[in-house]
Amino acid sequence: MHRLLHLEEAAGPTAVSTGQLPGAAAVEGLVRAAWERYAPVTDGKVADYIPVLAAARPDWFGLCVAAVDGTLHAAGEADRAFSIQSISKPFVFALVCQALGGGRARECIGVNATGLPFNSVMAIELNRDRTMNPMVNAGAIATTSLVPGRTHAEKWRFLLEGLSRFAGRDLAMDAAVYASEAATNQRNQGIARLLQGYGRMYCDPDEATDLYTRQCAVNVTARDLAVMGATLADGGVNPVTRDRVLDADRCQRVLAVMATAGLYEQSGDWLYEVGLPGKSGVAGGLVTIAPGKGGLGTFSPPLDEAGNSVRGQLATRFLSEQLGLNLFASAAGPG
Ligand SMILES: NC(=O)CC[C@H](N)C(=O)O
Repeated sequence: MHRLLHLEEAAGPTAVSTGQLPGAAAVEGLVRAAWERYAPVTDGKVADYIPVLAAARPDWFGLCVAAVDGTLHAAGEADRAFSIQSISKPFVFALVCQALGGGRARECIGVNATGLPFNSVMAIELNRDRTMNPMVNAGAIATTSLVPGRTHAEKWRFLLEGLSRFAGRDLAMDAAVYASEAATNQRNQGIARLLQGYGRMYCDPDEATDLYTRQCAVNVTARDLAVMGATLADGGVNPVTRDRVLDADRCQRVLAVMATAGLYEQSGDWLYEVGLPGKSGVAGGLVTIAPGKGGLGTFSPPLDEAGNSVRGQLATRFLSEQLGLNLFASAAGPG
């Protein structure tokens, strides 16, 4: 299988992970360099299984790095709105862990990798946990079924307010994306029913699928993703608003499930090359967390076969190397 991250040579010497990001001018220059380096890439294919997503332009490309001190560095179309899609998964898992406790969330969902595509039914059949991991559809729909609230409206408010606190601004759902996916998400409806049959669905399966489809249709920008990622990097405190969205001990669990399955069946390749927890979405977004340092948000719609943004992965790998973010690089020692 074509492995995206092997497409080109590594960008250069890997900087060694240190306590913080380099100075603002250096980060600014590297974010611009990443944009210039990967803007000409034309590999990948825009998602079309959700019909409205097919209208995205392949040349859209935006990047943003948010440091834990709240400094932001952006390049290209960092303010273009797109639907968050699967990048909602870690943040909704975080909100559910905050409401129920990480232990209970783990019991109800599971935290192991499936090694299979994000919407795999085989993964449910083959594994005793069924739901497996909150980063794939089965685990994500089960996670959404745990959202507290007496009514659908209360649950939706919990989701939208929680995602907005991570971003530090009021987010809104894209009604056209929601309608397009709601009309074509029979597979996710099936997954929710299958989980119900296995006792791994914690509210009505149609309600859970509808709420999940709504959370995936929330609009964000690359800049929002960087701030949301920086909130996880900062132990649960949004570095721009200083709002504590999540307790630090829950934050570390969210990063663990992202590292395990954030890029689906290519999570191993990703961790091997980039060395950071990340999460992709089919609209072309990608969020990556450098714990204690900051968040990276990228947007570029063309995807590889696993549904991960091609330019997003390349630009993030470049920045991980150049900024010395790889969590495992410190094992090599300085110099
Ligand atoms: N990988 C993704 O971003 C998938 C999200 C999409 N809403 C789905 O469930 O199919």
